[in-house]
This record gives sequence, structure tokens and C-alpha cells, in this order.
Amino acid sequence: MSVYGLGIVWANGHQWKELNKLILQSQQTATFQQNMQQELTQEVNELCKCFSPDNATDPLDCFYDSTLNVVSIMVNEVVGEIDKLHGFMKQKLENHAMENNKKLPHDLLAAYLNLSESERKDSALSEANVFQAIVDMYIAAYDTYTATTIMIVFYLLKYPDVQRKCREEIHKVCKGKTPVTIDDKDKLCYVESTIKEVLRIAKPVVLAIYRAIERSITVEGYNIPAKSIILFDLNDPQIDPTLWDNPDVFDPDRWTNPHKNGYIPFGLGPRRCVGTPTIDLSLFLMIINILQKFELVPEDEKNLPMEKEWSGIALFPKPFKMFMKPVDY
Ligand code: HEM
Repeated sequence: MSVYGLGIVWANGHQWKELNKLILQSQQTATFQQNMQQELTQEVNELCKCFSPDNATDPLDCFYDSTLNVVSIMVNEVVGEIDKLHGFMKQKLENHAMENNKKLPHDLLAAYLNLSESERKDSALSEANVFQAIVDMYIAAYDTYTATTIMIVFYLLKYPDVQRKCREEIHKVCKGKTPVTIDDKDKLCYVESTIKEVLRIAKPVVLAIYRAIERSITVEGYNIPAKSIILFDLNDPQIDPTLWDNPDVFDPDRWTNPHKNGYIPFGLGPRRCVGTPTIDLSLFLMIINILQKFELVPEDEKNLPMEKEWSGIALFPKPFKMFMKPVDY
């Protein structure tokens, strides 16, 4: 438990509901999405500067830095150490209070300030709790988001035909437009299918968060008593042969038929990942804006093993190096 506040991950009941509502609502305004799009495009430009067409680079550190910046866009810019972090967030909140446009919240702190006085008096939404929820978001996102972006890059290197088809679709739909925006999402079906297929088969996050069940339940003949702590395996349904044809085959085309069951990379139920609306937007913008301008080439195509490494929260590909070669668009 935090000395400052309970935050969201360890909260239950009323406090969890209020924080979950605030975080989800803050991601759903048009201003948030415009701000996210604009800043993320700049972030992708910076990320691409880490790579070269001639010198192979290990992408891991670059993608970790990028993840911190993406989460910062979501919640507001913050720094690393916990004490400084709380002081810094308080300062940010005060600055926000002065400059905040009440109607158009563009990040989580702005959405927080938009709450009425009485809403903010609710202890669930005390400054300490909201700040701790922000810390939770950094922790929840750091490995998971980095693992996901790096896993997508890994599959694009491993399957150059898929990478080529994604780029052809981007060039056909966007015809040299920069930056490519979220408005083009509905037309970039193959890119979207590729991202989904990586999340399905590579399962960067395998386990959900621990839960305690309120009532006793029976699952396949086993009785699980009330108050038991349970942990879902998110991987199993994603490769269940009763739900998917050839589940072990990486095949973005399978997504031409929408799937209803078994796709749960962000967990399930009310405690599903609270970053989901932003993740969808940011993964998509990141990948299309990279692929439009660059071909991703492995340093050694024979050295891209499928075995994964476990960071404690997420699965990463084994270290590899890559080039980014500019393409005409
Ligand atoms: C692509 C990257 C990500 C993946 C695959 C992912 C996946 C997950 C999963 C599987 C859970 C557990 C859900 C459950 O128990 O059913 C979770 C929870 C959570 N995620 Fe994510 N996540 C990602 C990125 C993020 C980001 C970017 C943020 C926020 C900035 C975030 C914030 C959270 C929080 C706060 C929780 C706990 C929610 C709660 O306790 O109610 N995640 N995530």
C-alpha cells in the first residue's frame, strides 16, 4: 500500500469505481484524442531518430523511453523519483488550475480539475489517491506497453511480407499524407489486424491482476470458496483451438472475420486495463507513422528466435538489433 494514497490497482469498491471512471473519461474527450495524436506524432519522429539505415540498433531502450513519454502525454508530464514525483504533480496541478480550459480537458490532471468541488471532496478522489493512481499507471504501462510495441516490431521483422503489406496499405490509403492520423484508421484494416494478431499470439501480458471472489463458484466441477484469490491466465483463450483455426499460426488475415470470444490481451470484466482507449490509438499511430517512412530490417534475419523473455510483468522478444531504412512515400 502506498504511504500517499491507495491509487487504483490496490483499491476496491467506491474508490476503485471513482478512479476508474475519471481515468476512462479523461481519455474519451475529443481534445484528449487531438492532443494525443499531435504529441504522439512528434514522439514517433523522435523515436525514429534513435535508428539508422547503416548502424544496427537494439530498440529496447528507445522503446522504454518512448513509453514513458506516451504515458506522460496521457496523464501529464512527470518525473521519476517518488517524492519528487508527488511534489512535481502537485506543482503541475497548480499550474493546470491556472491555465485549465474547463470545457476541453486534454489529459488526466485537467479532467481531475474539471470535477466539481464536491466531487473532489470525495476521499476516493483525494489528491493523494489520484497521484498514486498516476504512479500506478506508469508502473502498469512501463513494461506492458514497451513489450507490446517491441513485440510488434519483432513480428514485422520476422514476417517481412506482413510488413510489406502493411506499408503498401498505408501508402495506398494515405498517399503521402503526413502525419497519418487516426481518421484513416477504418481504412487501414490490414495494419489493425496485424497489431491485433501480435497481441493475440505473442501475449506480451499473460496474467491478469489478482482478484478475490465474493461468492463461492463452481468451475468445471471444482468448487472455489468465497474470498479465494484467483488469477486468470489470459493466454489460454487466445490460443484455444476450439475458438481459433490454427491458433499457433501468425495470420493477420484471420481478422477479416471478426472474433467475438477469446481475444483478451487487456484482461476482462470491469477491471480490464484502464489504458485501453489510449493504447488502441497510440499503438496504431505509432506503427503507421513508422511504417509509412521506414523499412524495418533485422541486423541478422536468422537470429530472431521465437522464445520470449519474462520481465516479471510482460514477455519480451530476445534481444535483437535492427536498421530503419527510409522509403519513398
Ligand atoms: C499494450 C500495453 C498494455 C497491455 C497489454 C495491458 C494489459 C493489462 C492487463 C492484462 C491488465 C489486467 C486486467 C485484468 O486484471 O483483467 C491491466 C491492468 C491495468 N492497466 Fe494495462 N496494459 C497495457 C498498457 C497500459 C497503459 C498504457 C496504462 C496506463 C497508462 C495501463 C494501466 C493499467 C492499470 C491502471 C491497470 C489496473 C486496472 C485496475 O486495477 O482496475 N495499462 N493492463
